[in-house]
Amino acid sequence: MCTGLSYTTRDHYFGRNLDLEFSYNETVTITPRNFPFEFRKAAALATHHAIIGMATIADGYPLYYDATNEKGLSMAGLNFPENADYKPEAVDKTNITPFEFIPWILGQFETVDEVRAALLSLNLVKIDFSDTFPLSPLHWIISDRTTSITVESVKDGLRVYDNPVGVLTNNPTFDIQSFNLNNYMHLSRNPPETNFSDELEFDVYSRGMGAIGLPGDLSSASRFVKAAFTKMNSVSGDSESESISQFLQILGSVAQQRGCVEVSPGKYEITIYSSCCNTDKGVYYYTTYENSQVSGVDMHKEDLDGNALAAYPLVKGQQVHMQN
Ligand SMILES: C[C@H](CCC(=O)NCCS(=O)(=O)O)[C@H]1CC[C@H]2[C@@H]3CC[C@@H]4C[C@H](O)CC[C@]4(C)[C@H]3C[C@H](O)[C@]12C
Repeated sequence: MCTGLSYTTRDHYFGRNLDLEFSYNETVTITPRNFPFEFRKAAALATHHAIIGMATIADGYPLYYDATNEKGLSMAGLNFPENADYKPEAVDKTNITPFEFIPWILGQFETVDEVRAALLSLNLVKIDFSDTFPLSPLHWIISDRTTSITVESVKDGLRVYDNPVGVLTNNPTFDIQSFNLNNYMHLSRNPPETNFSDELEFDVYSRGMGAIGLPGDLSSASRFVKAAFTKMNSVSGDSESESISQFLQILGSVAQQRGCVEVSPGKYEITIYSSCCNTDKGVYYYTTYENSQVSGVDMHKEDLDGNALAAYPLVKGQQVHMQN
């Protein structure tokens, strides 16, 4: 399971938790403007916006999980099993495979409004990257600094939802995830006031009681509510340090600790990495399960007019700052 997040202070920040029981050797990958992007069923992009994000590089191709382009548009793919339904090629549409979706969108567009227009004629075509990397069932959050949408290719077709929360987790479909928030409208950051009964006496015996009932389990429906509540009530300063700290704290509220979710005997899902990209500055920050120190890669320190990918292996293992 995973959680994606968009958050704006002075700058805009976008990132996600990747929750899984293994890793695909992902690296922080920068695609410069002249890396030739070829598509299985659509015209190639010889030049395009530069992109930074987390990717597995396979046969020289960046398979992005989440990324941001130099214009500040961002996108992340999250697991969507049973619901994702990719289509045969459609002659009257632009046919993009799910693994090409992030490069195709981030390569060309600057705003969510431009993306919405492009999605009208888009078909997510069912073509595997390779035998080693068959298609995964995904849905996507796409954000600029003011707006987020969720894109789901389901049996009925391509669905595009407004996402005013700026959060995405996994199943069920986004309409149901959003509707489910109604069940939590009584939650508050403030102490509760009771409507329970005039005949009983109630005591606000602890701070935080206004949000009793906020789910704390790791299911995707519960993480959606938890992350939404945490984000919508979030208060932070707007410096870079305060912003990325707060962003990672929000993701931390739905992080997975090894042992709490067994996916097969002896295999446990963990938050492999948490990312936070400053989309205005093109700096991709991340922590890993065992490295709580924030590492960063700045796309503007690379030759963005080049044609070769740059890949930074994740710094894993705790970096302890000894003080004596
Ligand atoms: C598994 C991950 C979601 C994490 C998650 O939700 N785990 C719960 C599993 S469970 O539902 O609880 O069992 C997702 C998120 C992004 C994905 C990559 C996207 C690029 C590329 C697309 C290609 O088409 C296939 C290979 C590819 C490298 C993808 C592999 C994998 O699919 C990634 C890592």
